[in-house]
Amino acid sequence: MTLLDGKALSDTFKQTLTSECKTLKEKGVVPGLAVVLVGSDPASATYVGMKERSCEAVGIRSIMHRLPESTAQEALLSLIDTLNKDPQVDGILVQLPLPAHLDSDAILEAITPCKDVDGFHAINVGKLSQNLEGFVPCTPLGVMKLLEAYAINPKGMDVCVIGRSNIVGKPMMNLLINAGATVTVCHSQTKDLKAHTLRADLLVVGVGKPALLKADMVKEGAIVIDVGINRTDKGTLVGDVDFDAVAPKCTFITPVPGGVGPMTIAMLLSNTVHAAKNR
Ligand SMILES: NC(=O)C1=CN([C@@H]2O[C@H](COP(=O)(O)OP(=O)(O)OC[C@H]3O[C@@H](n4cnc5c(N)ncnc54)[C@H](OP(=O)(O)O)[C@@H]3O)[C@@H](O)[C@H]2O)C=CC1
Ligand SMILES: Nc1nc(=O)c2c([nH]1)NC[C@@H]1CN(c3ccc(C(=O)N[C@@H](CCC(=O)O)C(=O)O)cc3)C=[N+]21
Repeated sequence: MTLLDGKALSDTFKQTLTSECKTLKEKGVVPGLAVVLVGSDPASATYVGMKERSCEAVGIRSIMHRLPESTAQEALLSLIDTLNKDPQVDGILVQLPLPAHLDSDAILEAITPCKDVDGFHAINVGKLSQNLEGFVPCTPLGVMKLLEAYAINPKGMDVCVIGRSNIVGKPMMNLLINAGATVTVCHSQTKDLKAHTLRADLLVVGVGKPALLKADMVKEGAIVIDVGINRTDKGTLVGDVDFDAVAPKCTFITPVPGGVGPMTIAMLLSNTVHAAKNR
């Protein structure tokens, strides 16, 4: 069993991005990422803080917008309009989830596709589904880079993705289909999850339920990617995979923390630098 070390790989990506930012700076370009946080959800505040620090470390200017929980739809749309027009801003990230009174879909569609470094705009979603170039959501993109770094080619593999969200499961499905895998996508309405997981050469789990994937659901020799992030009562982080029981059956598996999470941030930085190069 080999651990897929997302922390180490993300550091490698950050090193490359640091030198790319240096080159851009010589040309007078400092990549800028605007991060919009509405409300005071503690998990979101932590992630946003991590994104801010990572930007700084590689030479991206992070422009934070912390808005109160009570922010109105129109006020947020107007901020996005300003950021869309700001030449110093290459990427715009609106931290999810937004408070329930806001219409997330309308807000994400208001971001100009060329600054949509999360890859959530319908234009970028459509491009990914057609295997055309565009911004790809950071988490699934990070998974692809992690596989690539360990010479794991999904072509021809039977893959099972658990979760069908716009941020994880669906873009993951598209990337894997584009890479030549045969993909089954499972979700809360799936009748017999185990029947699907047991056939998979590669499993990607993004649900948000600790120990959802158990050892008897995994084929011997499978590759397991755990996207889940769950905080336990003790304050530790666990994924969606019953790691200690599943890992011995795997050829490769990601840890949580230190797997997919750090890759997500590295891909956000990478998408932002890419956007700056396209200025
Ligand atoms: N590592 C990282 O960088 C990131 C990690 N995450 C983590 O990934 C997890 C998923 O996030 P996200 O996609 O945003 O979450 P969502 O809640 O949007 O989606 C969860 C998905 O899991 C499915 N699901 C729920 N229960 C079951 C079940 N018992 N069996 C099978 N499928 C089930 C849901 O099905 P249905 O559609 O039918 O409701 C849904 O498709 C979370 O733990 C989140 O914290 C998220 C983003 C980045
Ligand atoms: N617009 C938007 N884009 C996102 O990409 C987005 C979002 N909203 N909302 C929330 C989710 C979640 N997410 C994570 C990013 C990094 C880690 C990460 O770095 N995790 C570390 C541990 C961090 C810790 O210790 O808390 C790890 O797994 O090793 C996790 C989760 C991005 N998301």
